Amino acid sequence: MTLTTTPLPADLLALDTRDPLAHTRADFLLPPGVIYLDGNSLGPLHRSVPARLAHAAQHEWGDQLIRSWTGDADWMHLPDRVAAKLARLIGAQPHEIAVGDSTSVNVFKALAAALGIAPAGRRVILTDADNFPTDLYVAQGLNALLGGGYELRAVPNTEIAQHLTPDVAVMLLTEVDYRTGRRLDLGGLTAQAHAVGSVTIWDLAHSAGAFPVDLGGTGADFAVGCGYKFLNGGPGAPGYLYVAGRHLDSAPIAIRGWMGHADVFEMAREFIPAPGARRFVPGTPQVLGLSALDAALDAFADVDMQDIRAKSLSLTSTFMALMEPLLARHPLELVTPTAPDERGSQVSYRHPHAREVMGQLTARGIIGDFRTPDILRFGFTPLYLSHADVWHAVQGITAVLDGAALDGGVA
Ligand SMILES: Cc1ncc(COP(=O)(O)O)c(C=O)c1O
Ligand SMILES: Nc1c(O)cccc1C(=O)C[C@H](N)C(=O)O
Repeated sequence: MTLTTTPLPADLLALDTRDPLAHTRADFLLPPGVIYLDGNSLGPLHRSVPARLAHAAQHEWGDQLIRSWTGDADWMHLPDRVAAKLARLIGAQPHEIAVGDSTSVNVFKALAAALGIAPAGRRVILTDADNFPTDLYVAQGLNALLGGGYELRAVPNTEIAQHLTPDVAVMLLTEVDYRTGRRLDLGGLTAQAHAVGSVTIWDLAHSAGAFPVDLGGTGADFAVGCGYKFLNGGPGAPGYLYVAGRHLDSAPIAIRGWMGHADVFEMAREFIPAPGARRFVPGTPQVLGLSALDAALDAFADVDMQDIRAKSLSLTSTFMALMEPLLARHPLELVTPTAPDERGSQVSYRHPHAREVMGQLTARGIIGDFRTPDILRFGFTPLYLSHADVWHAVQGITAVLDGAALDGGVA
């Protein structure tokens, strides 16, 4: 990547100098010459992960073989240990979290459970028309499986509140929109949903690890999320399902498996659920993926999530301010809300040649995302990004947008 020679403004240097999270950058193995603005899609490699994976493969698997399920490695309880680390980040109790499976599978488990405890006779699943595709597809598929008797009411995310009517069985929302970065009011919408008797499911894919989440305090019923984005668990890292403690005994378990049984090796014919949300982990835990996630979560051990949020807002507002002059001379449109409460940890713009722009940025080592149809998406992760990174990224974006190739028009 070509770094600009324009000096870093003193105010940005000052922000980095007094950054309480500056030390955590050294914990991530980022390649030189890269400004990584895509940790909201795949978090980078945490320093502790390679050794942990090597230990899990060579010692726990290679040497200890099957003994690791119950021996020192205690693979059997690895999902529970990861749940304990995750709990603080999302305002949950460890026993309310089932770690394992993809987020998509967890959406299925959550929706089946939520429909099972919703008031009888309700037939509406309320969601965001622009929700991440997997959430929409799972709802469509589960509805088909249940005989098609539900209406999937998909409305703009700015109109959720007015569609929360007493026929809504379940409200299925993603807190932060993956395209625009708009953050919904999790607490407020949960309260409104409860006021009309609806059950809530929150997809925290772009929330957990990016800012504090308080599932317990807001009274949310169910939640799901990814392990490989802001939690840095690595490609294909296990996701998780949150079930509020008050629902554990009544929420139906759609995928019952032997690993969710109270006594796994009893091999009983009857399913007796394990205590806590562990009952929602149906099959054999994904040990290698869980090991990486377990190690990566230590990045948050000594970090105050309020510091993460404060720095995230500082990084995103700095980025928006530095980008502002470009909006006057390029067909760029900011689609992320400027109000701090209404955005997550990403900033997105529409541009008619967004795909080509992101291709050129990536070639310069400024890695963000293109999302259909015309979105340039930049994710900001406070654990390893600085205001200097933001400055250099905007210099690179300026060079690409002002460059002849795009000015000439890209098909
Ligand atoms: C909001 C949201 N939900 C779910 C997913 C997908 O989860 P998975 O592919 O792990 O099932 C993603 C991203 O891939 C996402 O952004
Ligand atoms: N999960 C992904 C994958 O397996 C490959 C490429 C990208 C992803 C993503 O995470 C996409 C992401 N959910 C998004 O917000 O766009």
